[in-house]
Amino acid sequence: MPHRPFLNKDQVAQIDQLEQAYTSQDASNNFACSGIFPPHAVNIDTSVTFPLTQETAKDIYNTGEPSPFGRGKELVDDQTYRQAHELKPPHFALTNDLLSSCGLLTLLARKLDYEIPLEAKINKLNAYSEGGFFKAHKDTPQSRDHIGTLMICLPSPFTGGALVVRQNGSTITFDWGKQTGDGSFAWGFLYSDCEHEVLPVTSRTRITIAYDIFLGKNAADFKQSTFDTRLVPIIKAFKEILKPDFLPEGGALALGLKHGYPMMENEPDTDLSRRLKSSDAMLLAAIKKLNLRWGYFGVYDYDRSDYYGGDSDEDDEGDQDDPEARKIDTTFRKDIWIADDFFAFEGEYFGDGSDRPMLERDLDLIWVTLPGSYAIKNSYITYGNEPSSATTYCAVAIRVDIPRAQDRDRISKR
Ligand SMILES: O=C(O)CCC(=O)C(=O)O
Ligand SMILES: [Fe+2]
Repeated sequence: MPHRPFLNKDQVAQIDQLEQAYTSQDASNNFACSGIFPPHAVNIDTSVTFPLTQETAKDIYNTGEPSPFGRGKELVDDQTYRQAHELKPPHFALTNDLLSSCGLLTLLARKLDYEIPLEAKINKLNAYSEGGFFKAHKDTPQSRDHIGTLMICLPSPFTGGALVVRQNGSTITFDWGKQTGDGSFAWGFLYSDCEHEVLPVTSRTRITIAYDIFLGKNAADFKQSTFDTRLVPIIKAFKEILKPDFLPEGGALALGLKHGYPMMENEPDTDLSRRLKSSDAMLLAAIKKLNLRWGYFGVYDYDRSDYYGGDSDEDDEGDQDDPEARKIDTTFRKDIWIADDFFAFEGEYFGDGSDRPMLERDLDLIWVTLPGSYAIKNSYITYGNEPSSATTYCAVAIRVDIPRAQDRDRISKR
């Protein structure tokens, strides 16, 4: 019962190199970015003057209500998790469109490498007084096209309250208290599958406006028109594994995407590629350039304990932790998981039943080899709450078909 063809050490190293080639695209910490607009760059005409005085900021705080946050399907008010007030439309409105007045959406699309316009929907105004905070969380995806959250920090003097964003072991901190005291507007964007938190405000009042950022509707027009030189190392790494001695009989390789993606329950998604973020988009662009056949599937774990060899409380038929498989599979490492029944849907559906666990993330690399067998490296698959509302983030893998050795000429000549 081999779960997959045994890869030798060199082949594992080649795969690691490929992984390295595309994940290094994220080394620039593309998951979050920020900037500042000096007061004159934001062309709004309001009855309030910026920077806000402490009195005005406090007034805004007092007008708001304690903010609940999404936990599972529910909104809960838990002061140990979040101490802040919020105002949601229609309880507040901006007389002018802050975003278009400074061209931020255009700038953001360019910075994130989207060749399609982005759209913003105002979500709420957050106000934190001294001692206010918001512990680590992820924002609930509002739809499949929801890619991130944009925060604008209104100019007002405050200290503390840094927004800390984490993704795949990297951290980015936005400390706007230091930047907005002179009347400047600070902004920060994060992919909404990133964990983030607001550290306690140490003095005065911090006010942010949160927007949900979506891919624009004409996203289908997206074309990878120019050759991006960042693809070179990824294509090179692919060509190494396309040499004849790697899976000579052909097979499939599945690469876990680095970012999480909202998946609608029980609703086909035919076009994941336009939604890919950062290094994930690079990976697919390289696969397309090489003219390899590809597909994708979402992954979640039915019974995590199996994979750690622990006791299973249900569905105990899995042989994922088969000691025999470990023994004979020389490439087995602690961080490679092997599974036969690991995936939930292939290209189309998320979920197939009512009581499924939620996959938070995050698989780094998967080999899909023989039909029905999977090995997963560096997977962190957690049970969370039931997917909140209609959507959840899902770990997704791109499946790349590796042709038989004799059929690879058409690829390597490219
Ligand atoms: O106020 C901030 O900077 C972050 C707020 C936030 O994370 C949220 O509203 O989900
Ligand atoms: Fe958030």
